Amino acid sequence: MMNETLAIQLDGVEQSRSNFKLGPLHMSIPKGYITAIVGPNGCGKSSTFRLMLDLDKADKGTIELLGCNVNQGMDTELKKRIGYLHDQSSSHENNMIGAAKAEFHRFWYDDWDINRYRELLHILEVEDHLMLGKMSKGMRRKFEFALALAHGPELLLLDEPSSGLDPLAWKTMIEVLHRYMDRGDRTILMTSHIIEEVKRLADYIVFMAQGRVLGMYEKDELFSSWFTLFVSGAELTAKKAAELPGQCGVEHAGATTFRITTNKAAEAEEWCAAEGYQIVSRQALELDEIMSALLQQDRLHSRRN
Ligand SMILES: Nc1ncnc2c1ncn2[C@@H]1O[C@H](COP(=O)(O)OP(=O)(O)OP(=O)(O)O)[C@@H](O)[C@H]1O
Repeated sequence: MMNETLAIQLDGVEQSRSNFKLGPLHMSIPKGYITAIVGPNGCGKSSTFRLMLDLDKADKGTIELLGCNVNQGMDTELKKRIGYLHDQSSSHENNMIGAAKAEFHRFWYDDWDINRYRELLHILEVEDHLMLGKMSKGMRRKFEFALALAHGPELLLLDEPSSGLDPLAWKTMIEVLHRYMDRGDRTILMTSHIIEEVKRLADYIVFMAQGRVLGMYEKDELFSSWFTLFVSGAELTAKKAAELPGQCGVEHAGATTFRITTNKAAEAEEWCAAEGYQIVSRQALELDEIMSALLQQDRLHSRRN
């Protein structure tokens, strides 16, 4: 039975392709928050979305969305509660006029809100009288974004939503998503390669690599835990520096100073104080730096096992 505070639960999900193995994936996405999946190209983010939406089948494991098991297919009532923005537009719709696609959505989704749809097109500056194939990449993205939101879904799955958007459109999209979450009972799961986007939107961050989840973290906690410290002390050696709590890398930075990366900043600071070492400077890690440190740890761990 799915926990009521979760919007999505993946348990031991696996999918094998000739060139790629996804999983086993375990993922618990909380209701009422924005969670971003980040990871290198080809690590399985879009494949995971496709499994969640029953567009592909998993070989193993269970997938639950909004309390419903989707292993045996997704029923239409559940589909109506979800909005999905694909990573790529499908070319077979190129000859369809935008408004015609919107009309199709209007019949399909009971909660389709024409005023909301028109408002979204207006603020995103998109015209829907063009054929989809004649829209620019960014325009089509904005149109599809408006379509995914116009029925006010409980769960929104956005696969690289800002791909192709200009900076102004990007800002508008961020504002739209913040407002969409205002009600407090909606959930977004998104993928993104844009650090600023993840920082502005996400409450939780899931790191993926090579078809696996490396970890899921609360954003503020993540950024307050990962730091590079320049630690100095008369007796400090590389061996001693490696004992710093949460140590993920030590480099000699001249004389008796070491540049140490930690994922337990508070404990590391306490340790330095207790050992009588001085923290000369501290730098918070950026998301991409955290990602590469996690990847490095994962590689070391895989090599050892
Ligand atoms: N239809 C398919 N048939 C076979 N293999 C596929 C298919 N689609 C994707 N793959 C493979 O599955 C792996 C994961 O791809 P996926 O698109 O899920 O990655 P991603 O994390 O979304 O990447 P990106 O950041 O580039 O969008 C890749 O190795 C890819 O080559």
